[in-house]
Amino acid sequence: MKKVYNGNKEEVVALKEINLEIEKGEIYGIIGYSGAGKSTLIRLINMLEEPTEGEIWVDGRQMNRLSQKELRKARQEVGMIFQHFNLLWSRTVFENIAFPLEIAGVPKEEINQRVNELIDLVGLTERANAYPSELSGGQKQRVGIARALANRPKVLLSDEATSALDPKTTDSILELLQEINRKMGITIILITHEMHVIQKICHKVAVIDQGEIVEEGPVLEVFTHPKQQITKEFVKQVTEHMDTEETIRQIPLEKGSYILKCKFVGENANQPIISRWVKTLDVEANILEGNIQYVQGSSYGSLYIQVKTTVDKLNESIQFLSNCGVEVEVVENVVGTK
Ligand SMILES: Nc1ncnc2c1ncn2[C@@H]1O[C@H](COP(=O)(O)OP(=O)(O)OP(=O)(O)O)[C@@H](O)[C@H]1O
Repeated sequence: MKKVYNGNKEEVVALKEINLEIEKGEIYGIIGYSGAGKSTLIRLINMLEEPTEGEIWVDGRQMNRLSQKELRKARQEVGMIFQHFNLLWSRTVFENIAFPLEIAGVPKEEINQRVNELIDLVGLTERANAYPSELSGGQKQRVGIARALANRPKVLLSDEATSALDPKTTDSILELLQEINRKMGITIILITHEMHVIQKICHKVAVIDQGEIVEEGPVLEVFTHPKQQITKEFVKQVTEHMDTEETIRQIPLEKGSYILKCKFVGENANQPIISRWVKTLDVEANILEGNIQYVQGSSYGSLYIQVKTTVDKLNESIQFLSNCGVEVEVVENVVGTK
């Protein structure tokens, strides 16, 4: 599909040729920088924006072919949460969550029961009668989530829902979304500019740049083998401090010393490969920096190791480590050898 806005002076092509398929039950993340087209894309899914060309299908229904009445019904199956929560300030927590049910004409008794269930689900049992102004950011987003789930949607859209929250609160909201996905099987589509969000809960990720999806795949695959430059930049947000490699390149090395960058994925991140290598080839290794990350139940990490050895043994080492499934790279040293 395609989306062109008719701005004041000229047309803005917000989305060029987007072709995206999201499986039922997935948590699907779309990441991109500001202006890439993320909000436009997510707003097209529930028809808050209309596509200029193409089709949008949700649960077997072509959304951009529905009458107004059909669309109102279809929208109940697509809940949405927002960066700034969009709560009604004059209504309590309970009344905010009840609002979409009132609009849908649900009987009062049923509303009471459903709202209380949702309040418990999002952990706000004690705050049912509070007003939004009396809540923290995280609590406000919990209200937003409960309200989005009121009509038992099949899909939940999240528009930068954690971007206004501090890191700890972000994590608790992400954990809640994950729990909702697991318990209720709801498909979650989220947009973000933070790789941490993708890493923590998404099964799949698409990278959007200037109105195009430039890379897509299972999160572990994209994290361990990013192809596009922009994807590499996003992955770096979480895998290493931007300046780690730069700093390591500056370390003055003695003659016969090398720095190896070793990348581990999955099983081999949990194996004592380095100690086996050191024992087997009798090399002296000095670990400079290392990190390990967990993505979708799998681990991966990188280690920077300094070794002092001969060229032959260096090659044997690279062979040994590669045979163990470790990707090895000799880090170029900018300072040179002493
Ligand atoms: N209503 C509109 N009218 C005209 N142009 C628009 C409109 N909404 C968005 N755009 C333009 O479309 C492009 C994509 O915007 P969009 O808001 O989808 O990006 P985004 O990735 O969500 O960015 P951000 O994170 O900053 O919100 C931008 O160039 C933006 O200026």
